[in-house]
Amino acid sequence: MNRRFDPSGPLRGSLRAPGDKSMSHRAALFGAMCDEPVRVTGYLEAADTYSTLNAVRACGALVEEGADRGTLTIRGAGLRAAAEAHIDVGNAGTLMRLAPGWLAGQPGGEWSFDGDASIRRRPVDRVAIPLRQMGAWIETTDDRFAPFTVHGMPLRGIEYELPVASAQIKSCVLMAGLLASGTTTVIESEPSRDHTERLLARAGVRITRDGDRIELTQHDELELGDIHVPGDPSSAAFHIAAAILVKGSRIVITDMSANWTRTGFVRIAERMGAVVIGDLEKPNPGTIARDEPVCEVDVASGPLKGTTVEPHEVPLAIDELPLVALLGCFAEGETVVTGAQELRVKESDRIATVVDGLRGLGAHIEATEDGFVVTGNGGLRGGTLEAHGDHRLAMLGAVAGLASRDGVEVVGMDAAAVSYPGFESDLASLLKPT
Ligand SMILES: O=C(O)C1=C[C@@H](OP(=O)(O)O)[C@@H](O)[C@H](O)C1
Ligand SMILES: C=C(OP(=O)(O)O)C(=O)O
Repeated sequence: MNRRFDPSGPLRGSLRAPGDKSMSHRAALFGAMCDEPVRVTGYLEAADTYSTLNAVRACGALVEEGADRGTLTIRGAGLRAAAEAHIDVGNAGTLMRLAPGWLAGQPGGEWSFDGDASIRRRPVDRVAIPLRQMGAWIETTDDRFAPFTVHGMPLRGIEYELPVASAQIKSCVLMAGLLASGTTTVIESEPSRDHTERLLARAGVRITRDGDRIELTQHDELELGDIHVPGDPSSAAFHIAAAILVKGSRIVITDMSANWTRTGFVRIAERMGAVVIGDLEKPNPGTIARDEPVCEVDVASGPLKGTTVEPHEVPLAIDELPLVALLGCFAEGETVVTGAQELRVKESDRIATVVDGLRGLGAHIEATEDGFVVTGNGGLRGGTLEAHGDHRLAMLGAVAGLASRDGVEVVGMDAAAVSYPGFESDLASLLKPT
């Protein structure tokens, strides 16, 4: 499906972005690991998180969708009692990397995993390696890809230093640690999103953080009660970027996650000169919070200057880096992103697709091995941008179109439904004269 996004007038008004995708995946998985019912509000209704609901149903959980949007009751399968199943993860890397952590420690069970063409290109050895060290039996395709099979085995705790700053690997090892004998320790050299740690702490697990070491011990039963999923800062970031770039804009995003590990994009944009006002969480090293903070952010358009994004900032803004490249096109001077080689193994190779996509619209942008360098040249001309089946690319093209001189035709706009099916109508609501 192709869609055209013409240069627009100012964005005005307020909206709540859809439920956070990372937290929704976790609400479904951890809900399914509980014995008592878990009521979820704000759940993301999108392709990726429907895949997770189907996965937990296949593993024996009962999921009842309430009358209000995003409201669910999950009646779990229990921590050790998942039914054997084939799990179709669709396009969802998070589901593919987290679910094996729950299942690998359930002896006697067998779970097969597969997904779409994009998922078959994304590595799973990153979770299979630590799980095997814990005693798991996992058969992968070509040693590192889906389709793959998890055979449940008794596990033992390990100390694992993450080779890449990835919340998915961290979460998988911690989830496996719940069923493993002894202590499981994950060492992360750079902080990444911490929703798993927060949920585990809330569920009564003895989990601690000491500097970059996160430790937990085997656990019998998770108890979660109610979970509210706030709006997704990664989805909100598209509207925030549009409001920063289109002159005269002023928007408010309500009920957005203020979690420090998720708001790196706002901090980068502010450093570039953007005005984004909100009560964002401050870093809190050494402790694991139980709750997920929520905020309202108020965004106005304004001039930008280039910046350098350092490797330690990358995990805190990983899915928003395509938008940093877009802001860079409108900024004075150079915008450089370093230490972001992980972008190459997302839904598309996001270094290649962002660089080719924006260059086709008139950007001065060069790919590097681990990021890109953009030289601002007064904005973008416009043209055609191919989404390559990647939801973030499709939405990037839309925002680029509004801020461009001649408009942008996005090829494959339907990809947005992976994380944000209502994206076009939400954007349109901000473009109505108020
Ligand atoms: O844990 C998560 O929910 C996610 C972690 C990130 O991936 P990595 O852990 O591979 O960096 C991110 O890109 C993805 O959209 C969601
Ligand atoms: C990389 C992403 O998600 P996942 O890894 O879950 O497919 C994303 O949403 O940008």
